[in-house]
Amino acid sequence: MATTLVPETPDTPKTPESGERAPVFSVRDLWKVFGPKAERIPGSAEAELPAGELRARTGCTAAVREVSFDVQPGEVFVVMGLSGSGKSTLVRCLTRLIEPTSGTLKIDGEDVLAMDKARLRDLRRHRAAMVFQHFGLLPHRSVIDNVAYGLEIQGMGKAERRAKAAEVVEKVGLTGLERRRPGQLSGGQQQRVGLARALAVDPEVLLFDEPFSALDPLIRRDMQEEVIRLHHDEGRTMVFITHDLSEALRLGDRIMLMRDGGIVQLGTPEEIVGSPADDYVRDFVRDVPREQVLTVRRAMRPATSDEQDGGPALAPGTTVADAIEAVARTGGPARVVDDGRCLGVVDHACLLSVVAGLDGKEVAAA
Ligand SMILES: Nc1ncnc2c1ncn2[C@@H]1O[C@H](COP(=O)(O)OP(=O)(O)OP(=O)(O)O)[C@@H](O)[C@H]1O
Repeated sequence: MATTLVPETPDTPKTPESGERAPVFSVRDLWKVFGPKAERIPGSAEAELPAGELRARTGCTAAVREVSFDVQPGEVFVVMGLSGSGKSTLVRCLTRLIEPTSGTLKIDGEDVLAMDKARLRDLRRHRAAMVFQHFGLLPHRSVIDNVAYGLEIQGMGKAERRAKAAEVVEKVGLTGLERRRPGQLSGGQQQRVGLARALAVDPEVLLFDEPFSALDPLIRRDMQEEVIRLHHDEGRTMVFITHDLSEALRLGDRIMLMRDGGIVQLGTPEEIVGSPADDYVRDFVRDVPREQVLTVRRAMRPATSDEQDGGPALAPGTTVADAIEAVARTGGPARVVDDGRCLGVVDHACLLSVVAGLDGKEVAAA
């Protein structure tokens, strides 16, 4: 099959103001409403109704409600929320597998909603590859041919695509299984094939829709490690849907928490756990071991002049759990040092207050 020729997108698009790379995805006021005359819902008074009432009055479901965010190059952007909160709909809107009802949507500054069919096909085949929960593998094809499938669709010749697929098979730890069919693999191995198939087309961004939720916990952990390793090695941008908070905290550079189609909070794991936006988020993160997510940057207090130069030094990104170990070992405060500069110190009291969920002011007042 021949590929469609399309204009090349520059590797490093620039924003005019800053000279920095533009966001990979830039989403503004995006709505997806399912149901009759869906386009009249966004911005209307009915849009404010609770989901049940909206459905009863109009027959419509607002799966995504006025959502705005950017995905930055090289970040792992996690979309988290309970079942039905709109995660899958939102991520499918990014490549128009589901057509948004209103709003704006750009990839590398290019208007996705203005793309014609050929350009959209190019977006899905080359630029944004999706990894699904149900691996979507072709049962009668071998591992290597499943991995090469996306390249075949792109029109790449057999020898070339097999060579490329073999490289990726090795990268995801499937060497030796190339000739097997999907039915002869474990769930974890099948998901590796799904991941390899997405990676083979060398996409700018990988979109994961709950890829590991069907896997048992140990294999799931393995696959999470694999994603972290791939991300470290290649710095590829990833959008990752999950309803599992520990998975979100482990993988995400930033987490967007959704409820009823809207964003409840968007921030780093430390921001979400340390400064929940409302009671809903507070409840969501209640059982998270705070010391494993929060860092000394949050726990530290100003150093006195005697403390500036002595004691162990910790990087600002050190978790409170690791700092507790350092402080327990020496018995005294540890310094938080960035680029040779002492930003503050952590001692028993400030580390404990973070674990207890009290911030510095409350401790000082007590
Ligand atoms: N094709 C559709 N027609 C009507 N309603 C839909 C359709 N697809 C999804 N919905 C509704 O939109 C809302 C969001 O669904 P979505 O699948 O995006 O949620 P989710 O957070 O991904 O859930 P899960 O974790 O269970 O996959 C739900 O209320 C769902 O019933």
